[in-house]
Amino acid sequence: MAPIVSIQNLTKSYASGFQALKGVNLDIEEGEILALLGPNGAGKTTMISIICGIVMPSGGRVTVAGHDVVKDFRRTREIIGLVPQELTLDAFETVFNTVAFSRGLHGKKPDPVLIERILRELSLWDKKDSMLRHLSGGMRRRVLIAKALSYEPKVLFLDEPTAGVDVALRKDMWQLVERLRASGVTIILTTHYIEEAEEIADRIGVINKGEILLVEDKAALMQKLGRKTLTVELAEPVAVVPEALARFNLRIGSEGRALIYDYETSGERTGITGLLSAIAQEGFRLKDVSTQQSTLEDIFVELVGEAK
Ligand SMILES: Nc1ncnc2c1ncn2[C@@H]1O[C@H](COP(=O)(O)OP(=O)(O)OP(=O)(O)O)[C@@H](O)[C@H]1O
Repeated sequence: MAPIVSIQNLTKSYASGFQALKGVNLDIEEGEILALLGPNGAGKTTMISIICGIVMPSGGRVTVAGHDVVKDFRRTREIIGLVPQELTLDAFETVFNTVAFSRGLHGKKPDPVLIERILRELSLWDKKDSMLRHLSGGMRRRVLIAKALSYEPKVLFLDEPTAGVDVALRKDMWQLVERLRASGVTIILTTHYIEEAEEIADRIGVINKGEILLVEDKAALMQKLGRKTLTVELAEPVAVVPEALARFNLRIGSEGRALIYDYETSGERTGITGLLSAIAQEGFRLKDVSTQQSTLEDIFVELVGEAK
């Protein structure tokens, strides 16, 4: 199946001369949830803004459902929904009108039943007649989401949807994402919360300094880059790793009271059995043994660190 979003060799240099995107290639499949992780300034918002037709690319091409986002921007805008980071809302309009108007702006026929459903889902129904300027920051964020959903986009971009929101909104948001996914909507979200990506995404892309470092199936990524460490706590401290254990590349931790062994979870053989028997042969007395699995956060920090 052709990807719903296809990004080919996308570059962006701002007027200042700053190159925010340096040749990004990425295909997004219909119905998937893709989380884009990257440090501040990596180029996430720039990329999303180009796909959504808000920022002009300097080079390369993006298609959405086969339509070019520059040449056919009217078509692609009908397909795409965007929940932006910043709040740009008309302070003197009511919640209901703002959301209903957003649907009209995208060329869709009025559908008050749908608008009611969206507002109820986002706990905004009792605020439907309130003016936006009377809403709290969290409520306004809910309105931004309702606006994007009002015209039933096939592809939804969420730019840091849960940055600075409370627990209730975060919960509602993920429920909504699940519901949208079930109805076949493709969702691309950027986040700084790695555990969030770990929880809900099908694939994870890592972007840094305008380049995609990798895009992987989440499970495969964890499997491929996931490492484990085995910590062997010793009854008496050691100063150096004995020669007989050199092949395990051990580190010494806890001021000599622990031997630390790193191993790949994807490897066929972990080497643990050999290590433990070699340690026993050296006559060490053990206090405890424990293992730690690297998290997506460790993987991310390592990747971004390597690219510096
Ligand atoms: N209009 C602009 N003119 C010049 N530089 C810009 C402009 N917009 C963004 N940049 C720069 O481009 C880089 C990428 O910004 P972008 O907002 O895409 O990053 P981001 O990954 O979304 O970051 P964050 O996580 O902080 O939102 C940054 O260094 C930013 O300063």
